Amino acid sequence: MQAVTATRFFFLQYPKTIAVVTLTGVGLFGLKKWMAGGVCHSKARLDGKIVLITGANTGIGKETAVDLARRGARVILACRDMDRANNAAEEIKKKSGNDNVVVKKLDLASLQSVRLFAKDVAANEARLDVLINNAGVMCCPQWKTEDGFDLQFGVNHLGHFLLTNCLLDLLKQSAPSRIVNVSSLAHERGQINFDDINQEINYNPWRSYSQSKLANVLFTRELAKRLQGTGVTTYSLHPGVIRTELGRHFLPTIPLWKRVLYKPFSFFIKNPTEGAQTTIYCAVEESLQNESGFYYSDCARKATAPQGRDDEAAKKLWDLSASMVGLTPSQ
Ligand SMILES: NC(=O)c1ccc[n+]([C@@H]2O[C@H](COP(=O)([O-])OP(=O)(O)OC[C@H]3O[C@@H](n4cnc5c(N)ncnc54)[C@H](O)[C@@H]3O)[C@@H](O)[C@H]2O)c1
Repeated sequence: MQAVTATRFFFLQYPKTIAVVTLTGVGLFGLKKWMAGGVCHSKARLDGKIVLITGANTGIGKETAVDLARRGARVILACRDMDRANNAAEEIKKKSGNDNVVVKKLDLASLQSVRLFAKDVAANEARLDVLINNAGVMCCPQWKTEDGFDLQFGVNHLGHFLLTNCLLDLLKQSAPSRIVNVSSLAHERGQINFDDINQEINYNPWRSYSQSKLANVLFTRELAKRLQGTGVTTYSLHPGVIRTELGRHFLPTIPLWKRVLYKPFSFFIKNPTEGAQTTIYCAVEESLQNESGFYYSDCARKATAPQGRDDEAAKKLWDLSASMVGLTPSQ
């Protein structure tokens, strides 16, 4: 009784304060919801289908795996760190109620590892319905892959380029099937530096990341052309800005005062479940079945930056990538 009286007194005494606090709260949550972007509403089931996700032990990849496992798919987690991947597989099984989740070793920074992995999948899996090229590294120091390529270009683009090419026969046999390449809005700042593809001169971690993400967009476009009539369709996407481990190389370089200053804004950053929505949309949405080669964000088709629509660059990148990974350019 006393509490009711006190509340009534408070409301009568400070009506403006209460109105301002309520409106601010509603506004902030509305803004957060809007920033969270689209949601994949498709109810498509994937029983009997096989999905392969690279870098699925953390972040967007793990949340994508949970969703696709819930839809009934056999989910292959293609990961570098087997301990973390096995733990992730247990978590995905528990959350999805689907035990058909398996882990296979893949290091995209090694062409040999990619070839061995693809050989294993092609030999032991009956089909492949969705390939999700999700793994990525952002803004690392000037590191190289096992084969001497710029690490960001090597992992984010070349490793996935080789993996996809090695799995194309299986994807074609399983058609209609899909290839989903997780790119980024960062592609808008990207240029393919054909004269210095490995960023040997004046290395800049952001330039290298943006180049690799533009490569994802151009690869998707060129692949769609080459796969016309096969029933295999391709998609690239920006997942949003999401709280994951992707910033592990970049965040420590930001001064502490800036990190403290930006902290309140992290409220508006997507969580990994929200960040996985556009990937899931590209993987399962029925209405996309006849679209191929396009770019998506917030569960809707979006225009890429002009350099993402450069067909000549896409073809040139394909030929260069093929020669770097040891495929013939026409392959
Ligand atoms: N987080 C964001 O805000 C954001 C924004 C735009 C695009 N993306 C893209 O989303 C994708 C997923 O990133 P995330 O945010 O979930 O980050 P994350 O760091 O949580 O996940 C990346 C995954 O890639 C794996 N990986 C890295 N190098 C690998 C290698 N050599 N071989 C095999 N796997 C390797 C990691 O182990 C990890 O599982 C990336 O392609 C990233 O570029 C993320």
